[in-house]
Amino acid sequence: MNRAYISLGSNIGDRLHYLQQAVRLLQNVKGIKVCQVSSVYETDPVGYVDQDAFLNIVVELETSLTPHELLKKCNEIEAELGRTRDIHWGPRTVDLDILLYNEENVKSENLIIPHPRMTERGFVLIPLVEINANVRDPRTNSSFMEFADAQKEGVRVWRTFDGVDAFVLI
Ligand SMILES: Nc1ncnc2c1ncn2[C@@H]1O[C@H](COP(=O)(O)OP(=O)(O)OP(=O)(O)O)[C@@H](O)[C@H]1O
Ligand SMILES: Nc1nc2c(c(=O)[nH]1)N=C(CO)CN2
Repeated sequence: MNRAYISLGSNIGDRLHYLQQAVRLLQNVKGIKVCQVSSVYETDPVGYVDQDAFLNIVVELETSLTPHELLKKCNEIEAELGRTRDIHWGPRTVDLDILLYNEENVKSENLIIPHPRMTERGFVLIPLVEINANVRDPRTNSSFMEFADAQKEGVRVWRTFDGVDAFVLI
């Protein structure tokens, strides 16, 4: 089994509902078990700033899928939940980014793991270290906790995540 971390974000419509639906769809994929879900954070938009605040979470998965199979499932879930690609870093119903896959470095045309921008993003780091305070960057072996402390601005706990009733936490 492989361990992966995925970041989810939404800033259009019923943001919490989109995150809950996305977690439910992940959980329904054969070969994926959702082990942990972070609290829900409300976060100021990063990159393209003229847009509404996001809700962000990070989930921990156990999976038998390869990194590329996992990316395909993430893209399918985004499409199913109405994601369109209009503005770079712009508004979206739901976005799923693969942050980490075991301690592997993946570099292909359409997939880079660890996610190249994750150490600059409070909306990724704060929920990630909430669910695993020991997780390390395989590129440098430094703890993500070190980066998270510097990236707290604009990231607020919004509520706990209790939207998925049907899965078993391990
Ligand atoms: N680790 C990764 N997780 C998800 N997608 C990735 C990853 N690495 C590369 N990609 C590629 O990036 C594309 C996603 O681009 P997208 O438009 O969602 O970027 P974005 O979410 O707006 O920006 P960012 O990549 O900065 O989060 C995917 O189709 C995928 O091929
Ligand atoms: N706060 C916040 N800002 C973003 C987000 C996001 O999920 N949350 N996603 C982006 C593209 O991946 C760009 N900017």
